[in-house]
Amino acid sequence: MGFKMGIVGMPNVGKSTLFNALTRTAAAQAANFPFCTIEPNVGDVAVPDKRLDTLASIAGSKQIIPTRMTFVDIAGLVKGASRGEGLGNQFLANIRETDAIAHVLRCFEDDDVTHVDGRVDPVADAETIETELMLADIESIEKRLQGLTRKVRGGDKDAVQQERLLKAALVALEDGRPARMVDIDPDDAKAWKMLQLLTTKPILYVCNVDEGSAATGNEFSAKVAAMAEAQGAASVVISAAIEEEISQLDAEEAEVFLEDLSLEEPGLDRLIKAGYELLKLETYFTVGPKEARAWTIRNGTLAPQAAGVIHGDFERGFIRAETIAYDDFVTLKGESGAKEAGKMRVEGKAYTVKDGDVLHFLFNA
Ligand SMILES: Nc1ncnc2c1ncn2[C@@H]1O[C@H](COP(=O)(O)OP(=O)(O)OP(=O)(O)O)[C@@H](O)[C@H]1O
Ligand SMILES: [Mg+2]
Repeated sequence: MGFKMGIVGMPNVGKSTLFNALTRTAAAQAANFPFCTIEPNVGDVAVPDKRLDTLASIAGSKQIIPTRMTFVDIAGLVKGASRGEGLGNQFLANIRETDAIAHVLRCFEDDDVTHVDGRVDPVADAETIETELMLADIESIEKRLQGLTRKVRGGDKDAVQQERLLKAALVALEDGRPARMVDIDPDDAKAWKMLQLLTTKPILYVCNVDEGSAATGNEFSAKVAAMAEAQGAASVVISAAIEEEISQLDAEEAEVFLEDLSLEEPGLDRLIKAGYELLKLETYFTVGPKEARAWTIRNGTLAPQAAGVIHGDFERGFIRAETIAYDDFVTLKGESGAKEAGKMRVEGKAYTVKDGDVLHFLFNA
């Protein structure tokens, strides 16, 4: 399956710079002019997790394979995008396909880097983008409601449900509130998600600050943090320019560089972790002499579906999962130690996998 974050924001705020740092490539053209990016850039990023290294060293695994998350660098949005301004609707479709939004906000002053509105005001920028996303949702809802009328009249149950949910979203949007503010009954959750409304996607605000503010943030990022908190959204402070430099260094050089900047870890690691949290994702591990590997699931996933992330056959033929909690695996120095101490549990189909579980699946081929 794989989870996807869309990198969204005004033109020329540093989205592609961030994408390149994340993917350790120069795949996306990043340059000082608005609408530099047109076609979306897609890249897979390893999710940093120190636990995986610990497990691998205990088990003597030859290979370490982190779990991955996909980032999509999308064209800059401007006021009027929902009516086709700038690059218009075409890239709103790129956002529709993502699970969450990393909204990059310009929080640095630099007279040499153009701001499309000629000023640095991340909170106003955030509102501009949110408004465009809301307008785009309204337009798509109105179209969809029209398309549904015949089916609804015919009594089609799914259509009736969709219509009810679309109308609930429309009420909020026309009132100036994003669709994520609508309370949704758990029974409707799946259908609600299937609507793929832009303003139901969870948001992580990424404050792109100047190099000197990477460790501390600045007045702009403080305003964004306050806004995010009021919305119940998440925010991180990062300097895309620095991250791009770090991503080109080897591990040792990067360590020294981070220390110089009084940063504990690369901003990217914080960003990826924040994205992971935003999507309510968890990690379980498979560990053996050949490889130690991390796998991503949504929290609350049952053992068979967790197995299905590795292979569909594991889910279909699921028998049981031998389970060792991460802490037990580490304290008891591996599988045999955990087994002897009675810390290896045999779990069945109803088991909810926990973050950090070390799992071994048994299944009928
Ligand atoms: N933290 C920062 N400090 C100073 N300059 C920065 C910072 N982050 C990015 N820049 C510069 O801003 C310019 C625009 O960057 P970039 O191309 O990544 O923006 P973008 O959001 O992808 O733009 P577009 O929407 O046009 O594709 C580049 O010249 C880049 O070097
Ligand atoms: Mg770009």
